[in-house]
Amino acid sequence: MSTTATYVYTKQFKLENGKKLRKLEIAYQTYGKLNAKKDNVIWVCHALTANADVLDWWKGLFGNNDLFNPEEHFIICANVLGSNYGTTNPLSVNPVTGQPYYLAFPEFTIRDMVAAHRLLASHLGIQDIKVLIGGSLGGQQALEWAITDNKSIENLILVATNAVHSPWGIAFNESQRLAIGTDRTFYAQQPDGGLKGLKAARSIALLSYRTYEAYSATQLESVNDKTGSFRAASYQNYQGEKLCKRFNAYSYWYLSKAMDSHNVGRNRKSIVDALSLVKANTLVIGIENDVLFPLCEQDFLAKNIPGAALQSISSAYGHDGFLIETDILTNIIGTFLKESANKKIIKLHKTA
Ligand SMILES: CC(=O)SCCNC(=O)CCNC(=O)[C@H](O)C(C)(C)COP(=O)(O)OP(=O)(O)OC[C@H]1O[C@@H](n2cnc3c(N)ncnc32)[C@H](O)[C@@H]1OP(=O)(O)O
Ligand SMILES: N[C@@H](CCO)C(=O)O
Repeated sequence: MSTTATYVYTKQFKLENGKKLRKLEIAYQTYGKLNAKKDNVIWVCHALTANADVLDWWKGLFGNNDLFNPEEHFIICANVLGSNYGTTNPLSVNPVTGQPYYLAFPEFTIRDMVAAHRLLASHLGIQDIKVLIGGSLGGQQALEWAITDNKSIENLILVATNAVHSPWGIAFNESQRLAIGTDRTFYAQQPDGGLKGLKAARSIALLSYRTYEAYSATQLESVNDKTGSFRAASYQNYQGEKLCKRFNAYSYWYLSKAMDSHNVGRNRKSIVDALSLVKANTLVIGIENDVLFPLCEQDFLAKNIPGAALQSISSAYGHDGFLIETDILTNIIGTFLKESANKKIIKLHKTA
């Protein structure tokens, strides 16, 4: 059973920076049913350009015959604040002006995304989450959630993510925003504004999501006499255009800024102290040749989240491996959850 719905929060939604959205809509999908004990919730936080349909973009890990299946679990995934798959975003109509926000949309943070999703969880009557999982920007949300609300999450799975967005990651995002900003149509504030810039931004981003090896494996020329029209060039164009068909430059701009804002230590004692607040059984997964979220970042998470386990995987795809290497993820996460369930049984026996 799958449900697609939108939750409308009619009160003002106050952002971390003090600005307010008069109305907030959150598009979400659920799969399966909440069981009688209410202990089968799997909540997925999605990455930069995905959406609430996790059975579509994370198939192999989520699906009828996969580790996270609707037969056994109640799976929930909500579209993040600012994204254009149904949740309030820069192309939404500002109730104050009656016009789309575009660049008048307020900046927001990962914490704001989490606050929105916690409102949805409360609306759905979800008190306990068996597994909270996310990769990349999704992992940043999952981590913030587990720090902010550290009593209701049993297992936390953080994939290819970090505690604070790095100078390197911010530099990539800024380069992408520079590309968008060179497209003058971005400032015309129309639904297709900035699409040429967005195409260039996606092309830049791909260089951080993939690897030298991946390009050599998939884009190598089969002939030696070429001086132009290279496959790799065509691939960059294709990928840029592909994103433009399903996204908009304004959402991309704001979401990348939210990613830059990620810092679990902000207005808290310190990053290390914030990580020490996590109470969930935590599994951190890193990808060995991820150039955007390198292994040292997951190592740091695992060292500072109490009791966290660390696993690294190898993927020719680099960072995007978190979306592609679903067999390996199934194996690692499946084993972790079995161990976690066994520990819970032992603990219950001890306290009985
Ligand atoms: C409503 C929706 O659209 S749902 C989409 C939701 N969004 C997401 O899931 C975001 C997360 N997903 C992703 O980032 C990506 O989809 C990934 C990482 C999982 C996989 O990336 P992909 O782009 O699908 O794979 P890959 O890099 O191998 O590229 C394959 C595509 O490039 C094309 N391609 C490959 N080489 C070339 C080339 N030299 N020139 C032109 N095109 C090329 C292929 O034909 C293929 O096209 P297709 O996507 O139309 O089938
Ligand atoms: N490929 C991912 C971004 C990397 O986290 C996406 O488009 O959402």
